[in-house]
Amino acid sequence: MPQQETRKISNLLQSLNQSKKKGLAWLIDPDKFPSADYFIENFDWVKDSDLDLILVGGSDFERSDFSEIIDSIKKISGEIPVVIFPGSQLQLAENADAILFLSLLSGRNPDLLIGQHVHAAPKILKMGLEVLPTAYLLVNNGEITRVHTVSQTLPILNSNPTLVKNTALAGYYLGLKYFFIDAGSGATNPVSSQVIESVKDLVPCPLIVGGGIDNLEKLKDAFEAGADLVVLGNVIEKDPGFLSEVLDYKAWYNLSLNIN
Ligand SMILES: CC(C)=CCC/C(C)=C/CC/C(C)=C/CC/C(C)=C/COP(=O)(O)OP(=O)(O)O
Ligand SMILES: O=P(O)(O)OC[C@@H](O)CO
Ligand SMILES: [Mg+2]
Repeated sequence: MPQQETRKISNLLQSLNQSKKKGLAWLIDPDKFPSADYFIENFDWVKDSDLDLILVGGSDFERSDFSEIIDSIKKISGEIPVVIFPGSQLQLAENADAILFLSLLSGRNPDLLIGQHVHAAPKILKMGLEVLPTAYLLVNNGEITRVHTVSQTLPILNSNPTLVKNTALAGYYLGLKYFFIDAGSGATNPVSSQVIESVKDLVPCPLIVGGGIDNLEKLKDAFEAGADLVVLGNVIEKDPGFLSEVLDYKAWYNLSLNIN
C-alpha cells in the first residue's frame, strides 16, 4: 500500500492557501544547471532565506544525473523543500522531498494526461516520495513556448477564462488537490489576472502560478489576483541577484497583509 505519511509539502501549500500569505518558488531547470560550484558560490545564502520551495524540472531533460543535480541543490537549500516538477517520468529521484504529479488538463495529449503517470507511479511508490496530485493548465495569449512544443498541445487563451474555469473545475471533480496555471517558461505575457481570479474564486485549493513573471509588477499582479505560490525561473537564470530582491518584496507584501 502507498504510504502517504509525509505531508510536509502538502501542509506547506495548504497553509499558504489558508493564511492568505504569499509564497515563492524558484524553478531550477536541470538543462541549464551550471555546476555545483556555481550554485554554492552564488546561492549559499538561500538556505537562510524565506524561500518557500525549490522546483526542479524541465521540458527537455534527458540526462541521467537528475538525482546528482538534486544533491547539489540540497547543499544550498537547507530546510527549504526541493520538489520535482517533472517534464516526464524520467525526471524522478528519491532524494527529492516531493513530486508535483501533474496531469496536463489544458491539452488532449493522453500521454501527459495519464500515460507518463502509469510508468512513474510504481517508481514513485518505491522511492517513497510525497505525491502532490496537480492539475496543470497552460494558459497564455497564444504563444507557443517550449512546453507547448514538447507536449504537442496548445495553450488555453487568456481571453477564454470560462474554458480555464471549466477545466479547473473538472480537475477538482477528478480529485486533484493543487492547481498550477503556467504561461510557459519565458512567456511574453503571463497568465492574466482575470484567469487567476476566476480559478481562485471557484476552486478551494492551493493555486500555483508561473511563466513569464520577470519583474515585481507582474509578481504583484499574480499575488493580488489570488496566486498562493508564484514560480520564477528564467528571470533568476538571467539575474541571480533578483532572487533576494523578490524575497524582500514577498516579506514586505506579507507584512502589509497583517497591517491592512
Ligand atoms: C507525472 C509525471 C512523472 C510526468 C508527467 C509530466 C507532465 C504531465 C508534464 C506536462 C508537460 C511538460 C513537458 C511539462 C514541463 C514543465 C516544466 C518542468 C517546465 C520547465 O520549464 P522549461 O519549459 O524546461 O523551461 P525552459 O524553456 O526555460 O527550458
Ligand atoms: O521561467 P519562467 O518564465 O519564470 O517560468 C517558470 C515556470 O512556470 C515555467 O514552467
Ligand atoms: Mg528546459
